[in-house]
Amino acid sequence: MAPTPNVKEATGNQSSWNTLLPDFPKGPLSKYRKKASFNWKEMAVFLDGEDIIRLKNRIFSALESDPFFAHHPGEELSREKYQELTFLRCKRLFEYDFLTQQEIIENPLKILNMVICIGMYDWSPCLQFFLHCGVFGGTILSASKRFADFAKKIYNMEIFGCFALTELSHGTNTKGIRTTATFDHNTQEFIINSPDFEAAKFWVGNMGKHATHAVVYAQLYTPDGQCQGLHSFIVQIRDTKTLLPMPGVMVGDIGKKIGQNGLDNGFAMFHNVRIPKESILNITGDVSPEGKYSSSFKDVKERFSAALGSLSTGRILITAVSATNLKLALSIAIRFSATRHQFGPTDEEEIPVIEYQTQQWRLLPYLAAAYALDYFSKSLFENFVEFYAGLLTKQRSQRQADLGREIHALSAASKPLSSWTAQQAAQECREACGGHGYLAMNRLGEIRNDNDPNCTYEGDNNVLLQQTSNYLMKEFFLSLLMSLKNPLPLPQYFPYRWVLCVGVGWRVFFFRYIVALFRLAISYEVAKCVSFLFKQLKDDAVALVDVFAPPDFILNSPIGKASGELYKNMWAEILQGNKVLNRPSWWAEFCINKPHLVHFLNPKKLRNQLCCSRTELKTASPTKCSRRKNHITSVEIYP
Ligand SMILES: CCCCCCC/C=C/C(=O)SCCNC(=O)CCNC(=O)[C@H](O)C(C)(C)COP(=O)(O)OP(=O)(O)OC[C@H]1O[C@@H](n2cnc3c(N)ncnc32)[C@H](O)[C@@H]1OP(=O)(O)O
Ligand SMILES: Cc1cc2nc3c(=O)[nH]c(=O)nc-3n(C[C@H](O)[C@H](O)[C@H](O)COP(=O)(O)OP(=O)(O)OC[C@H]3O[C@@H](n4cnc5c(N)ncnc54)[C@H](O)[C@@H]3O)c2cc1C
Repeated sequence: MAPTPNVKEATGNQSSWNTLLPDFPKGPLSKYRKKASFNWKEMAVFLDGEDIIRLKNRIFSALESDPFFAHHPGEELSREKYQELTFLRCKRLFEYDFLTQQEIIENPLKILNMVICIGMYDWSPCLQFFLHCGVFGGTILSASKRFADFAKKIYNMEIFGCFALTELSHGTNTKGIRTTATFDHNTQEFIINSPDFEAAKFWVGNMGKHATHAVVYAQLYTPDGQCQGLHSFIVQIRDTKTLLPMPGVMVGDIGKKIGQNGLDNGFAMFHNVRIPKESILNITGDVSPEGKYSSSFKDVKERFSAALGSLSTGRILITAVSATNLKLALSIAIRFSATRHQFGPTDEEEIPVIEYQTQQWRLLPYLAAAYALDYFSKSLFENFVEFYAGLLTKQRSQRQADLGREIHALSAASKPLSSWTAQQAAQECREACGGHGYLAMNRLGEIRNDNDPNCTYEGDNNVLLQQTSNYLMKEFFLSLLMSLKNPLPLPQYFPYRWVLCVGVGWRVFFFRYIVALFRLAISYEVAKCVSFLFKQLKDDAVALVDVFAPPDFILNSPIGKASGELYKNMWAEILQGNKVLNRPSWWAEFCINKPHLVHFLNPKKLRNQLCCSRTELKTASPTKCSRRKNHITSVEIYP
């Protein structure tokens, strides 16, 4: 867990804060900013430190001053155009080169903050960049020194990568992956093959249009016909000079998604594609020139676990990515709620909707969750950095193994918690902004749609949670065995529900669950305390959001702007819309070419018919009545 910094040391002085974090414009939000019980700048510096804030400022101002990142209000980009613009923006990110290797080594949290800053602008270029450098590049470079020469090609975009594990018919169940890699010892090559279209690699980010290389997961077969399990290989899928598919590769784009449409998710089928023997990412095992398989992992399960180890990286990042979406949605909804006046003690005096308890109950718990998840995701990332350093230095200690399993268990729970919380919060924030929350320009729909796949990719949330409960069960029984051997108090820290699933044999725990239910009975008192708490917190809400809200350009939501000029900001954006005041181009279809009416609905006649039919219906037989009713529908009401 990240050490808690000393406040004074961590926050410097007032003048340094003001240079780093300029004041917000005066306006309707000033009232709440004055009520805050703390200094938002001091909090921001305490949480992030001056170094990270400088990095954030550098990234935000670079994007804001770059025409490639200009917003086009009211313009509807086609998916093809959005994909092109996303790629050009991704290329610019390489040219900016925001972080040096030295900076990353000194403070690895800078990588996480860079991903977050770019993602706050738009997740499509951010994910495209990270999938190539982080997921594709990270998997290859952590495999073995054999691929060191790939580093230059990855970071200067000589090649562009993707990570292809999922297939059309299998995603969560990685053991069900059916792409094969058969070793041909005569030619010292692996033959990559998709047995049928259901085994096509699918959903792969960057594969749809741009990727030239893929990390492909396949079942490895040695010449003796033995399947050695899931292994990963580097496969070139497109020509780096023409972007045309390589021989034996069929590759394409899977089509429009609910969100993240700047990203090109693709599919690929391999028809006996031959790759050099050295293309295997020999993380878990390798094949000798004679075709003999060897692995440093004796246990098949351990080998499988190591093969999937890189997935924890994505899950830890998605924990932070989802927390970022939570912060974006709250920045908009809290600022809106502090400036939107509806009803009040008198007709003349309306009050901000944040003053209503219901609005507080809907938003403030998520504001608390945003701080909790932000802190947790950063401390989990720091634990992961320690584990990853061990991976790079080929650590084989028990601590390294335990750390890997624990990070898997933690990330398999933190990704579901964070992504589901953000998804629910995005919807709540959309509704908390009323109709204006449903206007696309205010971005809550985009935030909700772009956060949505965080609940699915890198492992479906529901299934991943089973991984965590498996881990807890194993640890529980291990610690139980320990406690039976040397009588220590039973672990008190397991959530009841997980222990319950062990079965009725553990009646003592079941009883304690009943006690927990009695606790519900006292929750009413707690609810009253919470309402009192919210009454305090609502005056800090705007300042708490000021701590993590990005600049207006990045937030890109008129109702979420720092000025709080809700209506002016919206009106200005609406009037910038494309042809917003023009009559429709098809006006003649309305004014001149009237529809040629075959039937005319005469409301008076209809009323008479219906009234009379209603009387008849009361007396008529069922068959006559239905015929009568149908008759009316088809003939009576038209002349
Ligand atoms: C900036 C953000 C970037 C986001 C990028 C988004 C782009 C998206 C990319 C993708 O989606 S890539 C594809 C992702 N796909 C998955 O994540 C697949 C999910 N499925 C799995 O991970 C596994 O199939 C499973 C469900 C975890 C395993 O299921 P199964 O029941 O078959 O095996 P088990 O017996 O449970 O596990 C065996 C053994 O292995 C251990 N283990 C499993 N996964 C990991 C891991 N990632 N790290 C470490 N260890 C792992 C597991 O704990 C078992 O070990 P023991 O408990 O028996 O010791
Ligand atoms: C936007 C996006 C980008 C992606 N990018 C990539 C990428 O770059 N590379 C890549 O390889 N993949 C990628 N994926 C694929 C992603 O990894 C898979 O979608 C994910 O692993 C879930 O697998 P699935 O879609 O096959 O769902 P399934 O596993 O088929 O799950 C479907 C449903 O069945 C349920 N279910 C499945 N198994 C169980 C079980 N044992 N117990 C209870 N319920 C179960 C799940 O909870 C879920 O509700 C991406 C997906 C998306 C949406």
